[in-house]
Amino acid sequence: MIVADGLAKTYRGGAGVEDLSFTVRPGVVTGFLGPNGAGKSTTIRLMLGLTRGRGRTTFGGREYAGVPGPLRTVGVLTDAAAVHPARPAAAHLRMVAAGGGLPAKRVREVLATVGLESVARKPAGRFSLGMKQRLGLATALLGDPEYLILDEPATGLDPEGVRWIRDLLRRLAGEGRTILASSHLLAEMALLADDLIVIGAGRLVSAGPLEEFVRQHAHADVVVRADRPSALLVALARDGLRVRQEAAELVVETADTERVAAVAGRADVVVRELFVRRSGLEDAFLAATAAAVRHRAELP
Ligand SMILES: Nc1ncnc2c1ncn2[C@@H]1O[C@H](COP(=O)(O)OP(=O)(O)OP(=O)(O)O)[C@@H](O)[C@H]1O
Repeated sequence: MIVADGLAKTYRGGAGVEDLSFTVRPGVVTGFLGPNGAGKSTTIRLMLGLTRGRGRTTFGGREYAGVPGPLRTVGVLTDAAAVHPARPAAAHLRMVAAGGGLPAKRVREVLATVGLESVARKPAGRFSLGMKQRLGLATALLGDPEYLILDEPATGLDPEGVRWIRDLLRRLAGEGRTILASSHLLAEMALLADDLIVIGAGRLVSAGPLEEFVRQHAHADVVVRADRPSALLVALARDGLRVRQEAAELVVETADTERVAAVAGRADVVVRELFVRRSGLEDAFLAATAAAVRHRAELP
């Protein structure tokens, strides 16, 4: 279990993160989601003690700075491109392994885990973005750590790469590890995460299972096509429903199809089509972070 408690940092100019507390449970992939500039990287740096600020983060009860053999406990991916461009992947991993007191055989194992064996001798500078991400992940996995903190692990990956990383993270979580992976892309998080921690403008917006987040923030409308839309619009509004016309369709702010059908029946309107339209994660995310974004926009 990772426990972050009261994380806070204010940069000159006012941006930063404010009183963030959350937990990350083992056995699932937890997505750390927020729009660009929300404070994800700042939070991750605070969690690892890489930047000064307030608050405390523990990994199984210990702060990162006090963990014995950090590589064996917490695997970190913060900047996948931060590898010397002339150094081959295997040499980079051997260097990190030696520095962390890890056996050289781990290099072969993690190269296999991320599928980079065939290019292990190629200089990292000639790697594609996707290959660099894989190398970053291999580095994070070297110490076979129980905890993984991954900042934007799917950035720059094509859909196949995102699927690959999803399968890898699922497998690692299935082994009982605790995984926090950040992203500013909703579609990506919808694929990767079981739990979701959402931040907006440096504040916690929500934390919990992804499905619960969608249920709470996404909403459902009844969409209806009828022979006399104007008459139906009036009848629905009289019944107390909020309704708007979009081209030939009426969009009614309710999930209650029976109520809409009953109103249409009483108004003698012939319904041609009637269905529930649910807004997905994208809308949920925008709705949930909108308040925080507004708050930021009001700052001097
Ligand atoms: N060193 C710094 N000095 C001043 N402001 C900073 C510094 N680092 C980050 N910020 C500001 O703090 C806020 C949070 O930045 P951070 O990089 O943590 O966000 P993020 O959620 O990781 O964004 P992204 O998705 O774009 O990577 C932003 O407004 C950013 O401009």
